[in-house]
Amino acid sequence: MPQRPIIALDFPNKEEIISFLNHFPSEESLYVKVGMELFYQEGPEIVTWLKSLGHDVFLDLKLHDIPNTVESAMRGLAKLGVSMTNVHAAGGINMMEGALRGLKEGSVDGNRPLLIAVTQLTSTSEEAMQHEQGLMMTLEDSVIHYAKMSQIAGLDGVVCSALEANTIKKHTSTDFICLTPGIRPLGAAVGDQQRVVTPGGARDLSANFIVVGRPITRANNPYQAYQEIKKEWNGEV
Ligand SMILES: O=C(O)c1cc(=O)[nH]c(=O)n1[C@@H]1O[C@H](COP(=O)(O)O)[C@@H](O)[C@H]1O
Repeated sequence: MPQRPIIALDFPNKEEIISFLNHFPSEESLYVKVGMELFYQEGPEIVTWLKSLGHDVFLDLKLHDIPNTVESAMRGLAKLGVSMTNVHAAGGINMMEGALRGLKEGSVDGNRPLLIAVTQLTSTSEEAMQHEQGLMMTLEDSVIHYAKMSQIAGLDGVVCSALEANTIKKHTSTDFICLTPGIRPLGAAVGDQQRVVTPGGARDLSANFIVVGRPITRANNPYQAYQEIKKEWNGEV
């Protein structure tokens, strides 16, 4: 079964999602990401609706708050039946453990979503991390540190750049999930991303999932862009 790139549905409303999805054959089941832009405008119903169309959903709300608040929020979000969701590892081990507890308690059929933690955002460079977060270490060391914390908290994996996936697996375990945004086919506009990798590069670097937004959503032919990225990700070109 070929692996599906996760499409970041970074649109402001349902109407724009409908016209975007019209580019795809209706019978094709996609793995989509609902992030802050869409969720804050359309609410939880957008997730239920996407699932009713046969799509899998990664709910990317990057929770980061005190443990009790995150646990309670996750208990509610678990009811949406998404495949995967996330928190910021910077929230700490207690917060991540709370998130996991909330998800387990809230899941309707005992089938909880995968839970992963953002290490350093792919839009962060080492220089910005050092100056703005005051962390006097390499970006890779910070990412490894957050990955180990996430593993201690019992999470399924992390969000990172594919550049760090191999090292993370060495320091955690080979089955620890590395979900990697910041994916750019050769020649694509990089935009605000810093640590970018091609779909084929992510595969070679042992990423488990790739998340792709603008290279698909802003393409003249989104379905063609999706298929090309999917082929490269699956090593078919
Ligand atoms: O958690 C995420 O999904 C995420 C983490 C991260 O470190 N970097 C990152 O880009 N993302 C998300 O991945 C998507 C990337 O979109 P594009 O840059 O348009 O491909 C966006 O929806 C981001 O919110």
